[in-house]
Amino acid sequence: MDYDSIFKKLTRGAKFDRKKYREDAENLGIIPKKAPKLEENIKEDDPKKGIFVTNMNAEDDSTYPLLSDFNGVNKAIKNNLKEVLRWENPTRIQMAAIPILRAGKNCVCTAATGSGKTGAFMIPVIEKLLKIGRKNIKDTLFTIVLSPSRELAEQIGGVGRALARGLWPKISDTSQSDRNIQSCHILCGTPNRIINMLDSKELDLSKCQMIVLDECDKMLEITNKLNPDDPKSFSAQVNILRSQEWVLF
Ligand SMILES: Nc1ncnc2c1ncn2[C@@H]1O[C@H](COP(=O)(O)OP(=O)(O)OP(=O)(O)O)[C@@H](O)[C@H]1O
Repeated sequence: MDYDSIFKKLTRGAKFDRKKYREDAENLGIIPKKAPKLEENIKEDDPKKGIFVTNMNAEDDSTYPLLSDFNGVNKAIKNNLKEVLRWENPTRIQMAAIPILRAGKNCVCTAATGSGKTGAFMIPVIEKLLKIGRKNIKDTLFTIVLSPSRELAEQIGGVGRALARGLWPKISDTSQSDRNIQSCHILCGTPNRIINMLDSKELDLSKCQMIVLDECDKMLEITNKLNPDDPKSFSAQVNILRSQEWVLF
């Protein structure tokens, strides 16, 4: 699958209705029609039954068991979950999305506001960094998280820093100093700010392994800032991310 064209489709002004997200995503060709679903694993009476998580890798029809608790999470992160954030158990979206992200699959996930989506992608991304190791990662930017507003980017950065407290991975957002931004491993920001930083060569995405689009339905409303036909656009510049991991929330 050509992920650059997925991104172009996403940014071409198609609007998603959250309720029929899967249907829209299938009709747009963003996810394959026979992509495995996980919704069936969610009990009918579960208040979060509106969640939808799918692995976009059509050739892979393995099912990923739900994460039942935080016991299998990296010990240091687990400690921060308990001591810093005071999260005792994963939410449904975390249960469903973490195993798929751990397996390095591209995925599309939706869940209600306040259902814990930030942790659903931040926990496995930090785990991945710890697994690869500081020596191999050095100071390269590993993941970018795009969100529709600056406030949201700061909030996501804050959750990331809480999860990684006392650990080496550096999580920054575009409200932080240039020095912090340029040496971080996970950067959260709005598309506009990231495009400006790419234009002024303040940011290098050449080693970036993963792109997370948070609130991607809202991101579609800012398509004018993401014109894929403009050679300076973000979409044009992320061509280098073509074969990397994509996670849409
Ligand atoms: N596993 C968990 N246990 C307890 N609280 C959690 C857990 N995961 C997230 N939370 C808390 O739930 C709240 C909502 O989380 P978060 O902002 O990630 O949700 P969201 O789905 O991204 O919401 P939004 O759509 O508004 O961005 C936060 O206060 C967060 O600290």
